This record gives sequence, C-alpha cells and structure tokens, in this order.
Amino acid sequence: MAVRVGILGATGAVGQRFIQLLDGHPTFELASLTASEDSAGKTYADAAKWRVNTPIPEDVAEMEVDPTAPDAVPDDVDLLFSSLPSGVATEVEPEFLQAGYVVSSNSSNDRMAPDVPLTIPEVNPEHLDLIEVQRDERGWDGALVKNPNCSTITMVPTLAALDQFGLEEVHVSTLQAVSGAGYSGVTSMEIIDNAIPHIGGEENKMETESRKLLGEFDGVDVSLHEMDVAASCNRIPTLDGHLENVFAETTEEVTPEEAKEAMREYPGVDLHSAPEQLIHVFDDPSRPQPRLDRERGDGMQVSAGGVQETAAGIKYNCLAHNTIRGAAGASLLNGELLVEEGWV
Ligand SMILES: N[C@@H](CC=O)C(=O)O
Repeated sequence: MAVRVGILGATGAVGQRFIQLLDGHPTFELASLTASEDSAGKTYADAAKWRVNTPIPEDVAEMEVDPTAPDAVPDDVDLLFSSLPSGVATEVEPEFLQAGYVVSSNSSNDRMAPDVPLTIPEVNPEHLDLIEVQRDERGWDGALVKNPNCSTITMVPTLAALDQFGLEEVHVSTLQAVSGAGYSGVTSMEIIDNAIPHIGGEENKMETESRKLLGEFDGVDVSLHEMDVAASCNRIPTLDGHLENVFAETTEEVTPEEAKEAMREYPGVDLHSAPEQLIHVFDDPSRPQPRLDRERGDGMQVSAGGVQETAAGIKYNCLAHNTIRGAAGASLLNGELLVEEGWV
C-alpha cells in the first residue's frame, strides 16, 4: 500500500534531491510540498529554482506549494521528510510532532537530543525504539528521527565495521564538496583555486554524532561510544562527494587485510534505497575519488581505499555522496526503516 509523504522545505537543495529520489519510489507517494511564505501558493516549478541534474518530475512541477505549517499539510500524509534550515526546523518540527506527524529529518537541530534517534539503518536501527521514550517525555503522538551530518555519515559505516577490533581513538580530516554548503554557500571567488580549512560547526558534529551512532541503546538511553574522535574539516572545489582521511586506533591489533575484509563484509539492509553492499573497498590506493566514485550504488554506497597500517593503527580514505547518502537519501532510508518497523 502506498505511504503518502510530504517534504518540509521542498524548494532548497536537499528538498530537490528528495523530489528526485522519490520519483518512481515503489512505496512513497508525494502528496505535499512545503516552503516559506514567499513560495506558498505557487506551483513547485515557479517556486523552486530547479538545479538537480534530472528534469523536475511533471506531476511535481504542477503541485501547489503549501506553507510550512501543520494545518496546511493534508491529514492523510503519513510521513514527512524535513530539509528545513535548522533555525526554522527548531521552531517548526515540534509543531508537526504535536500534530501527530512522523518526521524523518535531515536538519541538524536535535540530533544529539537524548530522546531523538539518530540513525543510519545499516548501523544502529535499534535506536529507533527511542521513539517510545520520546513520546513519553514529550507527550506527542508524532515521532522525530534524524540522520547524521553528511561528513559523519561518510565515516561512520567504516568505523562500525572496525568497531569489532575495539575503537579507541579516531582522527579524521575531510575534503568536503561545495554542495554541502548549499547553492549560495561559498562563492566562486572564495573556492576556485582554493581550499578553506574551516566549516562552521562541522568538526563538533563529526566528533559527537559518530559517538551517538555507535553508542549502546539499553531501551531507555543511548550511551555514547567511548572512543575519542578529533576532526578537521576543509572545503575544497569539488561539486559533490566528501572525501575523508581517517586514522583509527583500536585496542586489538588489526592488519589492513582484516580491516578491508571487515568493511567488505559489513552487512547491508533490505530496504528499497539501500545499496546491496554498504561499503565498497578499493585495492587501488588512488581510489575512492569524488568524481569517479560518488555515484556508486545510486549515490548510497560508501567507498573506502588506501587502507594501511601506521605506528598507531589503521589509516584509510572514505567517500560518500554528501547530498544523497549524506542528506536526502539518508532521510529517505530512515523513512523506509520507519515503515518497515511499523512506526508509520
Ligand atoms: N555540513 C555539510 C553538509 C553536507 O553536505 C557541509 O557543509 O558540507
């Protein structure tokens, strides 16, 4: 049976990715698009400056954009995807939850709230049961689920694979694509022929979200993973795909061959948008590369390569498409998990 879905903040870069990924989805039927007051009442084609590399689906182009308010969304919408700017989401998401909606959100607010599941379906699906705690504490019938930041989601699947060796210390340095900053995020004068060694708030997101994702859920609380994570985040002039250099120290010794095998064998999930194999591991030390590898698994696979031993553990590179696996695709997959587990 079709699940009727809506997108909060449908005209922005991530909202457009949601529309692209929902086109032809076997379960989700797009029934509502919301945006700011300026766009409300317009057709989607008039309201959105479409910048995704496939045409706007014809039926979506003609849909009317609603204001971002619970009484503007049809009651028979079962699931909302949120790509609102975090300042707006902080105000507006609770209104939808009070009104009983289930929201799968890419917005960065509340990711570390103790009663909000922060999930990657292949890594910590059991954290979804935090919804019970959330409903008890907040007294709403809705449910809020978050996916992590794009740079976190690129690294965490590989760490999840290595955790069997006892992760103690993780250092990561990122090379992040310009699309992560949004269409008007960095100007061409800033980024061409350049690299910017600062992305506001990003390092803290990687350092905290990764520990929550790999933390233990005891049915009431998630205790953060004990590993220390230190991140250094950099913007570079690639369009899509975040590349990251990871240095991981483990309690047990691990050879590069064992690390590669652990990543290759890390299990996937049986959900429509999930890749068959979560992590593709290259033996070629010059891969993964953003331009060549970001579209693997329709943008949902994580790639790793350059796995080597160091004096202090293992080092490797990993890559994921930041606006697909790292944003809209991540929320969509959480939505599929919510349906699979009976929350929708
Ligand atoms: N915060 C991230 C968003 C992911 O694409 C970034 O700035 O790159």
